[in-house]
Amino acid sequence: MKIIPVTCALIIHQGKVLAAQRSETMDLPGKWEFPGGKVEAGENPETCLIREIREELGIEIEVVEQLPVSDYSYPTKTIRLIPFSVFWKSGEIHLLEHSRFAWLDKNNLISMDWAAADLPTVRYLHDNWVTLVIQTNR
Ligand SMILES: Nc1nc2c([nH]c(=O)n2[C@H]2C[C@H](O)[C@@H](COP(=O)(O)OP(=O)(O)OP(=O)(O)O)O2)c(=O)[nH]1
Repeated sequence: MKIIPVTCALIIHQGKVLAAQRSETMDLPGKWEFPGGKVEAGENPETCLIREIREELGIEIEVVEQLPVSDYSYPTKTIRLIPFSVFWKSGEIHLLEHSRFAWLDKNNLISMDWAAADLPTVRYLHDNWVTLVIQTNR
């Protein structure tokens, strides 16, 4: 099966990370995820992420670092999740596609109903919390 590359942003701000809930009109309705989206043909993953975050949240970000990639097979598709830690540069958050968002600290990270593909990234974030918070603090 074809693997679909999907970028996602760990937007870390004031010691918390932004999670967004997929709306009823999206795939995986109601699941929580890190905002982002599919990499278009010929597109660089970082360019994709900056574009997706503008389209979904209306803010400008700066990519800090790529984090470990993981593959996950849903019944009908396999995605390759490419996470990045990012810094929120400017703009106010407006939800243009998702139904809700939440700022999570290390303790409430694990309790969310995450999209299954995100669990390795959630674990990585949990285990490297202090480093990632310091790295994105400007
Ligand atoms: N953006 C994002 N998608 C995720 C995550 N975890 C996860 O399983 N996915 C899945 C949901 C979707 O099936 C796919 C990404 O598609 P999407 O619908 O968000 O991206 P898109 O806007 O580029 O897609 P499209 O509507 O244009 O087809 O990856 C995640 O953390 N972030």
